[in-house]
Amino acid sequence: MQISETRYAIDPPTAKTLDTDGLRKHFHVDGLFAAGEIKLVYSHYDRMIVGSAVPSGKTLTLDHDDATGTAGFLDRRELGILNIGEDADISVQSTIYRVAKGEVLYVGKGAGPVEMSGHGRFYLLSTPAHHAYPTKLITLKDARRVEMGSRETANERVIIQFLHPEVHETCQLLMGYTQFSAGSVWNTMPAHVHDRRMEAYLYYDLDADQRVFHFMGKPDETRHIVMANEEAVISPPWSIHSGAGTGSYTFCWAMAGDNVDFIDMDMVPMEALR
Ligand SMILES: O=C(O)C(=O)C[C@H](O)C(=O)CO
Ligand SMILES: [Zn+2]
Repeated sequence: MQISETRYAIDPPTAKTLDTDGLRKHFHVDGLFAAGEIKLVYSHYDRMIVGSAVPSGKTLTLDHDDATGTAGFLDRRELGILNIGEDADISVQSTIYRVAKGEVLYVGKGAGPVEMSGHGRFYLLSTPAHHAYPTKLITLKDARRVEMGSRETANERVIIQFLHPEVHETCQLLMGYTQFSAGSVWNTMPAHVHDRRMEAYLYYDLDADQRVFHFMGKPDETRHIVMANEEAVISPPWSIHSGAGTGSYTFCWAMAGDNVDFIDMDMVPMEALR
């Protein structure tokens, strides 16, 4: 079964008026990774689709969704798939890719149906595309690693970039994940915004009884959303996107918009945060 849901773009003055339920309704994505299902959430921020597929030993095919208005899902889109479960197979254009936990399969525009099988837990990210870049399995060895932060500020981490111009060219999808050194719990602090690109986070590998406090909003009007394991959050282009965990976790970040320049960000000075 494939379930689609649409999230409209909310402007900063409206976001400021939202209570906990309102913030969660617009930005928080739960219910992903249901066994035997493909789930898709269509965001109007840069038309990014955030979703999941859990074949549970069977095969799930991503081929069409009414939300895109095209016959085939990938007719005018590209797709990044991160496996956060067991090693599993994905078949595209008669090629079977064995995707291990922590690897990313990029599927280019026009590649046709995507068949996912086995016991993988696939996190799906898709954005509109103008060019057919090749489908490619990107392993940890191929990915680019950027070390950030320090133990003293509880944010020592490595940003592992999979869909990045220096690793594999895409139309607009930038994607990877961030892992922490033991004891470090803060991501993306000091905070930043990038009005040219929206971003989505998936928090995972978080114990069931732990939470990440995810911060969003304009820097001078911040709000928080409490995140459990395998939940995603949509970050509008005008919003900070930072979090602190009560336990250890990993998070997948993905961006889309006007450029694919990872380091193009406007840093927010601590004194500007409210
Ligand atoms: O740990 C971090 O810091 C990040 O991973 C930051 C995100 O990748 C990001 O916000 C990129 O714009
Ligand atoms: Zn960012």
